[in-house]
Amino acid sequence: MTISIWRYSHLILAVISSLFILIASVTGAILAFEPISNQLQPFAIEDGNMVSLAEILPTLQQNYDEVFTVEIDKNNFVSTSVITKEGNSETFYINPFTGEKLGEIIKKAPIFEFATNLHRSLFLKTTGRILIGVVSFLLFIIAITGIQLILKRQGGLKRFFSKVVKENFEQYYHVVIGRYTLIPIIIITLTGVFLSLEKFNLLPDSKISHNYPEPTEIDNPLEIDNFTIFQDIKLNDVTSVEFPFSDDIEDYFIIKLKGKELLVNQFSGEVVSNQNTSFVALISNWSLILHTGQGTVIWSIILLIASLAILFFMYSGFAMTLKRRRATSKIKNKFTKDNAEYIILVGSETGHTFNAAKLFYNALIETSQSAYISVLNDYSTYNEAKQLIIFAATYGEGEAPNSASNFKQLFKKVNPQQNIQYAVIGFGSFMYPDYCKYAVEVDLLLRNHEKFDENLPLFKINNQSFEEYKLWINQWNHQNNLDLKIQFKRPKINLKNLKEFRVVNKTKPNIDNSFLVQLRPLKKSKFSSGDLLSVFPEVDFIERQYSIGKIENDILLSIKKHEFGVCSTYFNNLKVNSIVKAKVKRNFDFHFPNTTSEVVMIANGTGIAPFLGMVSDNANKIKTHLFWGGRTKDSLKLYKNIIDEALNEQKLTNFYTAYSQEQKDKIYVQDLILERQELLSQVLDNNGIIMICGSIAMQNRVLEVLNIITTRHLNKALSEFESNSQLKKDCY
Ligand SMILES: Cc1cc2nc3c(=O)[nH]c(=O)nc-3n(C[C@H](O)[C@H](O)[C@H](O)COP(=O)(O)O)c2cc1C
Repeated sequence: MTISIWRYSHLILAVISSLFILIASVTGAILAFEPISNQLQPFAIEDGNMVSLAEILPTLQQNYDEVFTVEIDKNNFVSTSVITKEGNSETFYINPFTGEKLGEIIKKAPIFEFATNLHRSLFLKTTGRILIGVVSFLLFIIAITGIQLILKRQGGLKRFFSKVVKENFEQYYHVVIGRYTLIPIIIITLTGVFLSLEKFNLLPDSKISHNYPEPTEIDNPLEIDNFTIFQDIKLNDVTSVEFPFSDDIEDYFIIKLKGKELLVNQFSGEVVSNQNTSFVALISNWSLILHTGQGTVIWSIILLIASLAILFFMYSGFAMTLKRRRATSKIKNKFTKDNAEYIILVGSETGHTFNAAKLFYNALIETSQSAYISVLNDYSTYNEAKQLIIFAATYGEGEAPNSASNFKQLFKKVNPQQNIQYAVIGFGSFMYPDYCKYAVEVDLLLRNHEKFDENLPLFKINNQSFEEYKLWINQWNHQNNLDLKIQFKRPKINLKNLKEFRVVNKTKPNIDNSFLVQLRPLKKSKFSSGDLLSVFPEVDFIERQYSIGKIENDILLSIKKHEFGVCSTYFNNLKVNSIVKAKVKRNFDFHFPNTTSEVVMIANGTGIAPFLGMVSDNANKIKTHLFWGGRTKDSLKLYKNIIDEALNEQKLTNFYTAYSQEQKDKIYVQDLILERQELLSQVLDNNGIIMICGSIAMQNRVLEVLNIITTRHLNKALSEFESNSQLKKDCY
């Protein structure tokens, strides 16, 4: 079944039952406190459940005029119904050792009374009970479809608990919290359904019927403390004891145990009937415990968390749907499909790809081009089209996203009237084994069609990377002699939150135009190598981020100066003692793994900066190999001192370099890795970590090579190591 069917069933059921689920989970959360507050009452006596019936029953008979029942509840509180010596009929908690009264039976607090009625029947009696039963069942189905969605999203059961790609707050926590709470929610809903069925007598009868033997007169009656059966039974196993109604031989002690019921002759102590509790009654008892949390504080807390989680799912689920709707809502096209030159078709499931395509559409319109945007499912003929640009995400296990589900069939049917140039841009994630598979398939369809000519080769974008998208826009501009400017909303920043740093050192740009800047925080500031320094240049206040290398307590940045680069020019113009305002963003996913056996670091160009900090700080001397790609030997001079020092102090084990311009055949960092494939596979096999920092293009090449290595040597796709958090990336 495709992912959208699961998503729609999940959503529709949630919408239908939302109000009732809201009531049930709010009252459920309140009711979870009842067993907790009961457990806090002082009526459980230590080791009281080890008292035998032969001890407690005679004690009670001595203390009171008449005893009717003894009950042991789920909290292990022992209560009795008696007529006191003063002639009053009373029920109260007792000390099982002495039979003394401990206190009155706990009365349900009005808040719990109210919440119980609302929870069980919405104050609508039978109708309400039926509604709640049905909603409980719907919530059960929602939880099952939710599990199915997580399985699809994560790529199977094995990866159920592996890292979740964070698209936004609501999506991330919907999945993360869902993974831990769906099992308790399934238990709550199933037991809820069971209790409803029981209430409406829809289950097989679970009452026990005893075979009463013919009574025979007993010549020498025994005292009850001498009954062997009473000596053997401890309160721990007992639910209740009913005393004989009268002195008649036909009236027996009725002893309800966990799992069976006994009739005991009141004069001889003989067990005259012994019947097991029915399976339905057992399930019913467990359902009550699991649904209400009676008698266990830990389970009550789990129920409370699950009820609160349901409330969060309602909020985050609807927020996600709204965001998705907003992103995929169709644009009001300025041109029709038949009078536009640029046709943009989108395959998107959750809207990110649509957003990227809209920016491209807006940029075309800005530059007075005639453009038309729609979804791949609307594919048709286009009278004036010169170019078709397809933005395609991949879903499920390498499948088409929702808005492209019919594209392949349509593509077979529609006959384009003229030759059209095409470019496909795939949106996907390295977390999935079938990276951008749907875009690859679409690209192949177009390539094999005589009416379509390639304008740009297929371009893949990992995790909606904005930097990669900008790279593609540049390529597209170059190829088509246009200068589209993608307009991003200016982020709202509070400049007051920025911290001040003093420039303590700055090198001149080297032959590659790269330079180092060393910054010292004016006030105490917490950061580690691999964190990011966010800078907001005054020209546009758009955030730029640099990977931090921490050397002693300073920040080391390696920056490449670009001719028109706003931020790199700003940094290059800084003098020693200038003040820089910026913000440190913690990037815990890219910190040096201090507890691992071996680390491989891969970088090109200025991506080496965080690794310089990490190797200088490698106090435990964890085996560390650094692969670095630069243009020439001269490029290395900038970093050489730090590298040599780390090698001398054995904080860096090996340093491998690849220079692209030193020899006739270009050598890149991915070539070095392929040469050392045994080392790489052995590090991964021994649970070591690979870290990559540098350009996206380098990252993509390196990941391809790593995938070849893991498949060849370890028989596993690279994605398995990525979901195992053995691959850390910070590329731009
Ligand atoms: C359930 C699920 C399954 C996915 N499957 C794949 C996949 O097989 N291959 C891939 O490259 N990306 C996969 N992705 C990643 C998406 O393609 C990627 O996040 C994309 O940017 C989402 O674009 P959209 O918001 O327009 O749908 C998957 C994402 C999710 C949530």
